[in-house]
Amino acid sequence: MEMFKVTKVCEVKEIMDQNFSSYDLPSETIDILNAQGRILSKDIYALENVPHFRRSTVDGYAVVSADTFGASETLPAFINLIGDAHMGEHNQSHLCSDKCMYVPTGGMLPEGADAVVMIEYVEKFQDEIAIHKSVAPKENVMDIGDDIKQDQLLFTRGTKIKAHHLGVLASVGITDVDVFVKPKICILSTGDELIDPKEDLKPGVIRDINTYTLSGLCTELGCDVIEKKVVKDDFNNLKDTLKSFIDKSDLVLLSGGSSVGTKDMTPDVINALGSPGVLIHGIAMKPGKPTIIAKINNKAVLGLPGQPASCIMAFRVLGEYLIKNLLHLNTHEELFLEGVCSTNIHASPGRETYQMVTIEESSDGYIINPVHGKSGMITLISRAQGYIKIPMNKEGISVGEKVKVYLF
Ligand SMILES: Nc1nc2c(c(=O)[nH]1)N[C@H]1C(S)=C(S)[C@@H](COP(=O)(O)OP(=O)(O)OC[C@H]3O[C@@H](n4cnc5c(N)ncnc54)[C@H](O)[C@@H]3O)O[C@H]1N2
Ligand code: MOO
Repeated sequence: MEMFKVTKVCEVKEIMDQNFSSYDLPSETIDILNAQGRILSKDIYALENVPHFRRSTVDGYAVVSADTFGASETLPAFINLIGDAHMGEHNQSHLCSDKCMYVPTGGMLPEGADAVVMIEYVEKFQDEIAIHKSVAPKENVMDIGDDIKQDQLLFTRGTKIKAHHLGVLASVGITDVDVFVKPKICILSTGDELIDPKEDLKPGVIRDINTYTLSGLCTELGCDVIEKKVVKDDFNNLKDTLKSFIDKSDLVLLSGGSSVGTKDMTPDVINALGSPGVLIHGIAMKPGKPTIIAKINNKAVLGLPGQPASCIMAFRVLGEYLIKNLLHLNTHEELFLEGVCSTNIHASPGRETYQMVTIEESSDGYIINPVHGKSGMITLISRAQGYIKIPMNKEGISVGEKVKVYLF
């Protein structure tokens, strides 16, 4: 029987880069209110300054700062009050030395003022105020363009839009953005034993898990799952479904039939559909060793292991990377936290090991506990809060060792 020649995870990523990073996803223009989680397809520049007039950052009195120098509790500076600034109104007043104006937080400073004294340090009389604390030039003032400068590059192509990005765009009056169209994904799971979760159970069959978890993972990444299907282990049936899925989507996820069993025909089905076909079959990772990376008609096909936990982990490590490539995402950031292992953890030599863990908070920091179970158990993942990566040249992790936990 043919055994796998495995490729290192870092080499697999390089091969994916070479084959799929120039994949051409179309772009569309959408309202920013619908843009959260989408990926920018063009750089965005500021069209104006923020703020575009000088604003006070406190409730207080706009002054010429030099007038306040030396002011103290015992020796206040007395300054004439010329009036109030109002929110939302163009302040057309002009201040000169020994004059001040009341300005609320965010209000427009009069010309000539260069600082604001907080109301707490002021005693107000009829037409003048006594200032008990000096202010430095620019104190409590937000200058024109302090937040954002006109023509400044705000976000680059490939940025994933989060809530704070929406705020920046709104602040400069940009209400439409160009984003990549969500990648269309088809999900195919193969196995004679698989039934739909709605069907009745009988001995020998199991409910399909993987098309559900994969749909969820793709949706979380901002993809559009346009179809999912379970098919029997029949060469022609599998080939026809795979072909129609490749034709209508940007990426096909396939699970099952990737190992070396008599009915594991996924690699042959892929190769029957065109060249180059299977690029990689067998990856130095655990779980996920039988994973397949393929290319047909310029489209990516990712063949994931059938075991539910392996399927999720292989997707997280390779599927996510591939989708981020298709989307031209400019970061491959992964959220992690650091903690200390509560026990020894064994690894599989020659394979990068992904160990599921739970995280416990303690007064000394986070304690990391391994979650044990078989790759066929979906709860191996659902009981875990994240995973640690053990490099292929390391035999394991020792109790007390510091580790990075990548969060689910
Ligand atoms: N002789 C060997 N046997 C196996 C090897 C090996 O190297 N030599 N590798 C093992 C590893 S590692 C994995 S992982 C699995 C991968 O198997 P396949 O990708 O070929 O998947 P299947 O055989 O089709 O299924 C495996 C397992 O998963 C269940 N399954 C499949 N699809 C689903 C689904 N949609 N929902 C829930 N469960 C699913 C299936 O019933 C099987 O129990 O191979 C090992 N064997
Ligand atoms: O490598 Mo498998 O994917 O052990 O479960």
